[in-house]
Amino acid sequence: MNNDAQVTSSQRAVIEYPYSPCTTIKVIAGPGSGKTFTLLQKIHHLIKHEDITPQEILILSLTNKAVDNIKTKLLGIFRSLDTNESDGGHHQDIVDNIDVFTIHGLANKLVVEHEGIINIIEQNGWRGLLKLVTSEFWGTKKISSPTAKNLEMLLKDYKIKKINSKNETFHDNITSLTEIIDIMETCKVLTNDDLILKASKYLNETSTIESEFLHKVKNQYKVILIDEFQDLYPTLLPIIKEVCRNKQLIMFGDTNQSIYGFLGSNEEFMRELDTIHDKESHKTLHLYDNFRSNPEIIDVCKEISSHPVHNNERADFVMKSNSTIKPQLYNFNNDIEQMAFVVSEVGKLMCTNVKLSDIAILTRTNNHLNAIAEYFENYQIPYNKMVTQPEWLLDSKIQFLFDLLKVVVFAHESIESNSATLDILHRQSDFSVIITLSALRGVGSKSIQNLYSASVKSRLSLWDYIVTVPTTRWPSGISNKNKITEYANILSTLVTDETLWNTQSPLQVIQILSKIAMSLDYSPLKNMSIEESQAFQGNLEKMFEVMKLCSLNQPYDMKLVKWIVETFFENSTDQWSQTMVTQEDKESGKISLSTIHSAKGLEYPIVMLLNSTGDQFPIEKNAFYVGATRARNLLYMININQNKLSPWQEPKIFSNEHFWTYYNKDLRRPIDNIPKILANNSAKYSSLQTRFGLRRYTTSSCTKVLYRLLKHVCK
Ligand SMILES: Nc1ncnc2c1ncn2[C@@H]1O[C@H](COP(=O)(O)OP(=O)(O)OP(=O)(O)O)[C@@H](O)[C@H]1O
Repeated sequence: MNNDAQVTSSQRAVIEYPYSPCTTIKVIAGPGSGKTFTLLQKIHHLIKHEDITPQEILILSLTNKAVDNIKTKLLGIFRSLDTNESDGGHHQDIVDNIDVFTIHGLANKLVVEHEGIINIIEQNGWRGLLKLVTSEFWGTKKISSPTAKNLEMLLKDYKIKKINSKNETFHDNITSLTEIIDIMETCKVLTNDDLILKASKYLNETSTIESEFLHKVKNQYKVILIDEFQDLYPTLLPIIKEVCRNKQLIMFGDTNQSIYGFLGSNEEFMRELDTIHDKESHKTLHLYDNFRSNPEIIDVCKEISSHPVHNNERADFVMKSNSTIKPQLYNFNNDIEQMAFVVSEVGKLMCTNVKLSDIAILTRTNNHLNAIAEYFENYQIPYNKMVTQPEWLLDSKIQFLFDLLKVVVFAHESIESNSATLDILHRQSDFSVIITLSALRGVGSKSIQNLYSASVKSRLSLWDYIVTVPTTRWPSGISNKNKITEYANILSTLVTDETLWNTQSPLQVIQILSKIAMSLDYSPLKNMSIEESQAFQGNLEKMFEVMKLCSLNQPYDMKLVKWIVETFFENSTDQWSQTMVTQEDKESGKISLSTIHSAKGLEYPIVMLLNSTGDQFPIEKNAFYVGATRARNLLYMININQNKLSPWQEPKIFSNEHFWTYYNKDLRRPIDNIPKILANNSAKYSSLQTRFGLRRYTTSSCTKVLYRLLKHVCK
């Protein structure tokens, strides 16, 4: 952030727009106009000049990345604007008291406050539930090899139909689906949509006794700020409406950057949201400037996406000067050639004193991103892959270990509760039992379906049924009974195991769980290749780090294992956000790799927008617009399949003194040595080419050479 930045007149109009309850301010502006910058300044203004306290402000966004970005920059804004306050700790206090959440994070906090531990369903969960649906049911749907995704979509449809049928009776003959919904409800397993609905319900209820956070959301917040409103979709409406009622709602966004259309219409969402406050209390403001991309990048955006990047209705709008270098357009016939070009170009840029961290490679899909990451990995090219959640948490083996722990903790709890009746707590372990059992070799879907139905009939939890009912009384159609009883016996020892219950050592918890998983003959842990086992070891270390964090914030009267089950996911995201921020500071020597979606709101001096060579579709208009406008100074468009543009490359880019002066000035770097750097860069690159035997970049064998070259210049 530019600390001596002067706010422009259009930014000032937003910042100084008066506070008043029950009003809506919509700020519409293009990329790089300073929406995030203005949002941060607005918060400072509210606290310093409008008598709003930090505790009365709530900032909402959609992604963890955007939340981290705001949290990190808030402190910078307070420090740069209140220079006469010598007490840095005071700024920290203010910022610590401002709540910044993702919308799902806010919903989660509200629901957990009322219901205790909940589980947000992930891939393993859907796979486990899939085992409960009979083949007859899939037959009626004409799906012969159902996937977890099929089940997820069917349930989503089913629930929407139910909601839309309002007061009519919903005739439901899909027994399997209602059963699955029952299991999910009993086991407190929620989809993200369920989470939003539940949180809205708590906000909507009128109760004389309100829990602490619910009270804060309903009565304490006075101003709600939402960043990137164009990404909000209809399912989020209930919670946003409830949260914003009677407050001042300030939203920032750019409808041209809307790239979540597949989740539903943003227009519909905005129309509905407009109804929460009277029409007369609405104000729409615009930001006119562009501080980020140079005019050459802006022109190409206009040409391809037909969206104007900035609004030049005002005479005093700010815009960068020409750089003299147009965005570069390249097409390659295969991915190897494409990657070889990328590496060679990065090499040339490095010889021109560009830092690796100046460069971002943005792709359209995760698959393409992973392929590039793998390529960089193989050639040890330093990169930092940006993801929206910790990837190690998606490792099904890690999830399995965590589910084992849940089975044990819930089973222990149900003994402690002394409840003979079939209550929620009693059945809470069902979901984890289904997931862990169904992951074991030889335990088929039919067995799980029959066992589960029998447990429901007997009014016992699935765990209690397996443990207490003799196998001779189990219904027919259960194969591999030995395996299931062995599972129950092995885990039963842990339910009362003093070592596990009294340990304060996260390492010991992991050791016990891993030993149990091995004795259960859980095959994914047994048949790993060297690479897989190295990756798993890395993930296990991350699991250990999070458990260590749990042990540090564990209340003195709570057992460690129980606390881990309750707070593991929350602690994982917190720890991940912190490491992401510190890593980014440290990793100035790495190229950023990201999908266009994950790069929203960020900016880089150089962007390479890359489409896979196998993909014949042009990059969608809005995705192109978002990706291209991440670039401040230099944009490469590689295989973007846009017929509107004919290939064009700037031959003299690496000797263009005007451009490199412009580039370094923009980044506030020294410019005196530029002529010297440019006089030597091509010689430096050529001598490296000769030294490493590099003749041309189009063959795969050359990439190894390029890599060595790159490594050399990175030193
Ligand atoms: N008044 C200003 N003076 C100088 N620099 C500014 C000013 N306002 C914003 N900037 C800078 O412009 C760049 C873009 O700002 P910001 O990220 O807030 O834009 P944005 O509108 O949120 O973009 P996007 O829609 O892409 O997220 C940042 O580097 C920011 O520090």
